[in-house]
Amino acid sequence: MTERALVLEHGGMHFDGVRAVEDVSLRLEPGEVLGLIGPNGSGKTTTLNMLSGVLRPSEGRILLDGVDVTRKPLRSRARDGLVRTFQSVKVFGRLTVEENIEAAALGAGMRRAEARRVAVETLSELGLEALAEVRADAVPAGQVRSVGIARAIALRPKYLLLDEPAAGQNEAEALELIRIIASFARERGLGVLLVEHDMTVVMGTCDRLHVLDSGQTVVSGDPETIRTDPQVIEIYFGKG
Ligand SMILES: Nc1ncnc2c1ncn2[C@@H]1O[C@H](COP(=O)(O)OP(=O)(O)OP(=O)(O)O)[C@@H](O)[C@H]1O
Repeated sequence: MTERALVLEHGGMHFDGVRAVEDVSLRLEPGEVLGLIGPNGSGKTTTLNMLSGVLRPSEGRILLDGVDVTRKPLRSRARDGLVRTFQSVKVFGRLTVEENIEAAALGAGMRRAEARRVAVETLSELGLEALAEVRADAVPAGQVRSVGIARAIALRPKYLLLDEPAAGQNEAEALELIRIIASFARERGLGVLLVEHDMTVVMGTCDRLHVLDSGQTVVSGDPETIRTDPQVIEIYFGKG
C-alpha cells in the first residue's frame, strides 16, 4: 500500500561548511496543518526549500506519497501535487487577480474553461471575491500574499508549503487568513506546512508543530505540548 504523506527523512543542507539544517525528519499528512517554527536562522526556509525542490538536500531524502522525489526539480514536484508559495509574490500587474489565478491554472495544464472556473471557485473558497476584478498591481500590500496563496491552491495540490503567508498583515488578519486555509485544508484533505513567526497564529491554527533551532529538531508535537515544553520556552524566552 502506498503511504500518503510528504516525508523528509534525515534531511541535511550544508552551504560551504555552514550546516543550515542537520538531520531533520518530518512528516506531513493529508488534511493536516503542520507549523514549522523556530528563531531566526534556525533552518525553516532551508527546510521548505528542500521539500519543494528549490534546494537539493546534501543529505537525506524526500518522499511524496511513497515516491522518492529528492532529485526532482520544483516544477516536476508541482506536477506531482507539491506546491509552495514564496515570500515575494510575482504577479502579472496588468491582469486582474482572477486572471492571474486563471493564468496559473492554465500554466499547470488546465483547459481555459476549467481554469476560469477554478479561479472563481478558489477566490470564493478563500473569501477573496472582492479582489477578483482588482488589477494585481493595485492589490493592497497586505493582501498580495493572499493572491499568491490563491494561485497555489488553484493548482489543486495535495501538499501546500506556505512561507510566511501572512507577513505584512496584522495578527487578526493573519489569524483569519490562516484559519480559512486550515479549514479548507482539513475539508479537502490538503496537507499544509506553514512557516510563520507569529506564535498566536501558529498555536491557534496548527494541528502539530515542529520546532527547529540551529538547524536541528528540538521537538515536535501538538500546540499544547509545544507551549509547555521547557526547551521551547528556553529558546523563545530564555535567550538574550
Ligand atoms: N544560501 C545560503 N548560503 C549560506 N548560508 C545560508 C544560505 N541559506 C541559508 N543559510 C544559513 O542557514 C541558516 C538557516 O537559514 P534559514 O533561512 O533556513 O533560517 P530561517 O529559520 O528560515 O530564518 P528566518 O526566520 O530568519 O527566515 C542560517 O544560518 C543562514 O545564514
